[in-house]
Amino acid sequence: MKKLTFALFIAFWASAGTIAALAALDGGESTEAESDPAASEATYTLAEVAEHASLDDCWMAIEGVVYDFTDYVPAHPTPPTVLAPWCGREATEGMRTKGYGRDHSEAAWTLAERYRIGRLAE
Ligand code: HEM
Repeated sequence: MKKLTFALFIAFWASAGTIAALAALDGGESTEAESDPAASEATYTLAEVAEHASLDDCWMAIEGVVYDFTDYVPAHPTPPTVLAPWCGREATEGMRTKGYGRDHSEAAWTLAERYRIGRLAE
């Protein structure tokens, strides 16, 4: 009887230990992802951004964030030639001035977030 009690004792703690270890592993992963989403975001150099410098493949770096605006280009409310010079470049000036000294609206900045693909490498 003592042997059985001892075996049950070991079995209980072995499974409790396994469950605790699995919970710790699980929790570890999700808190990392939730507390620091930037850690998993891609980074690109300006040289990489520069490889996408045409209207049918148009990336821009704006205030440290990299965007792929290829799908947005045809929807922009100007002829595409207005965007063309900024594809493949650091385009903060274009976004902040529209080429004539006026910042884009809040709505435009919010829209841009949809096209975010990563951050500019430091
Ligand atoms: C970086 C180069 C860009 C330049 C030079 C530029 C320039 C312009 C110009 C000239 C206008 C029309 C005139 C006006 O509304 O004041 C305009 C309007 C607009 N653009 Fe751009 N644009 C650029 C990038 C973008 C991007 C990346 C987005 C969004 C993804 C965007 C969204 C809009 C929107 C929504 C409008 C309507 C007016 C507003 O909300 O401010 N533009 N842009």
